[in-house]
Amino acid sequence: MLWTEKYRPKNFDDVLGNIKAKKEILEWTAEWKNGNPQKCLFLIGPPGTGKTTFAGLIAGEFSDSVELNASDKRSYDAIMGVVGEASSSMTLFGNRLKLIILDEVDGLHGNDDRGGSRAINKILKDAIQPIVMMANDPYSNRIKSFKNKCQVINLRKVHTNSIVSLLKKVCVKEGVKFEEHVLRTLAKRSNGDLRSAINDLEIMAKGEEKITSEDLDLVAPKDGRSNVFDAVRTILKSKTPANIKGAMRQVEADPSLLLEMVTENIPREYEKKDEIEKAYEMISQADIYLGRAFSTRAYTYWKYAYELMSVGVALSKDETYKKFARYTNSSVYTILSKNRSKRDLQNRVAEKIGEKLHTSKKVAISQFPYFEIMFQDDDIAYNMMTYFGLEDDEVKVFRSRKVKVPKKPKTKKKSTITSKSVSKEAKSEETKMDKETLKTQKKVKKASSSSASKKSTKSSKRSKKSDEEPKKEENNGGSKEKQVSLFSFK
Ligand SMILES: Nc1ncnc2c1ncn2[C@@H]1O[C@H](COP(=O)(O)OP(=O)(O)OP(=O)(O)O)[C@@H](O)[C@H]1O
Repeated sequence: MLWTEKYRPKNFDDVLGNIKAKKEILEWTAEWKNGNPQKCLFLIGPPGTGKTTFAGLIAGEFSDSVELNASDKRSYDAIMGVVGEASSSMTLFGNRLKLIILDEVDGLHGNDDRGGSRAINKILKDAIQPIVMMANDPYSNRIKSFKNKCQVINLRKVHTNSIVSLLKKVCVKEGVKFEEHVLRTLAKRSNGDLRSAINDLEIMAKGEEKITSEDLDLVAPKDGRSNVFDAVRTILKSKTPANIKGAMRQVEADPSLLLEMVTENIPREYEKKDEIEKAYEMISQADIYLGRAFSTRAYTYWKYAYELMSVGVALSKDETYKKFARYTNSSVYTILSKNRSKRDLQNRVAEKIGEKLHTSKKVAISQFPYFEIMFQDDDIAYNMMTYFGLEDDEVKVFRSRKVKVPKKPKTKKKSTITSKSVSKEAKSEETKMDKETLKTQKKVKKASSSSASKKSTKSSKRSKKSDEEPKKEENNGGSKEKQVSLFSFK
């Protein structure tokens, strides 16, 4: 068994740090157990701070639990299938409470999780069972719609001293000797992530009686290495070149990304105009050297670029600011990734349309302008959405508005065609036709009588005959028409 599992807290007292959060969680659990339903408990915090641990301990307080993890498929149907029913119904026997656990809800994405957010929102609305959700990123757009339906608990990184004391306890239990400063270095490097601290300790202690500072090389410096934000923060917060160079050694990001991120965040940290100006001067110099490195492949230029974008920018400020500044990702990279997700969406829609219309994706995409026009009409849009099996967000390819579900037509008396109504209608039609026939007969008679006075009786007879023939035809034609109209009406 991994040490992280072996030393996972077995009760609430064992959980380190986050004292206020622990108290709120205990109160929430007690309320449910006393028969007072509560909003969903939403635990948000960085990895390894105890979200899963808390969820497990809460589950122990209820008679049953259902869990859905990031590794499970979390489409609308999958979520509704696994937790939809469980969350909105009571057990037949004794109304026992069943805890629903939804992990990493900020990680819902892609085809496999299509409709996942919609399902969670529905569950949060209808649930009568306790729910605990977890997420790492408090700023994720994916969790925005959940937050106001939940009791949000922010878990903070665990303090270095608490981590050191836990690592000591583990060493004692595992019979491993240690030097305190080594454990402290491990704890600091973990940056509040207890899982990574315990994992590192396990790697270092494998087959050893004692862990020393030499063993520290066995474990790579933690996330600081890949976390560009940490490097950017050090550059903008510090004025000590040694610290900044240390942070730069740990970061493994592409220099262009680092340059973009420093550029983006300078005005979020620096307050004076002239220091912002100096910092951007350094950035433009760094950019020139970076460009040269790429174009000439003389990568020694990178060194200059790195120095300018880190120490150069750091020393541009007059003083260090003690404030909380929310740093942002590079907008250029964000736009690029947004475009990529837009393209992915278009391809998905084209695939669905192509499948139904038996065309390639390319042909389907070429038809998009026509679809855009057709999708302007609510009813057509709804029908097409159903026919092609498009999700709400996929419709955005053709229109920005949501497609309204058409209202059912008001239940008028069904226009069933009874034999009574048909005969009534037919009668009125017949009388109309009869009147018209009479009129034409009268006209014909008039015409024939006038012609009789002018022509001879023989010729008048002939003419009468020839006049009467079309009249008969007219009559037949009229009744035929009547039959057709009746038939089509039926
Ligand atoms: N507050 C804590 N007190 C004691 N041990 C902890 C605490 N937080 C984490 N741990 C240790 O770290 C391990 C991982 O913690 P846990 O799975 O709860 O983290 P998490 O916040 O859910 O992380 P992730 O978001 O990556 O799933 C646990 O098995 C436990 O050993």
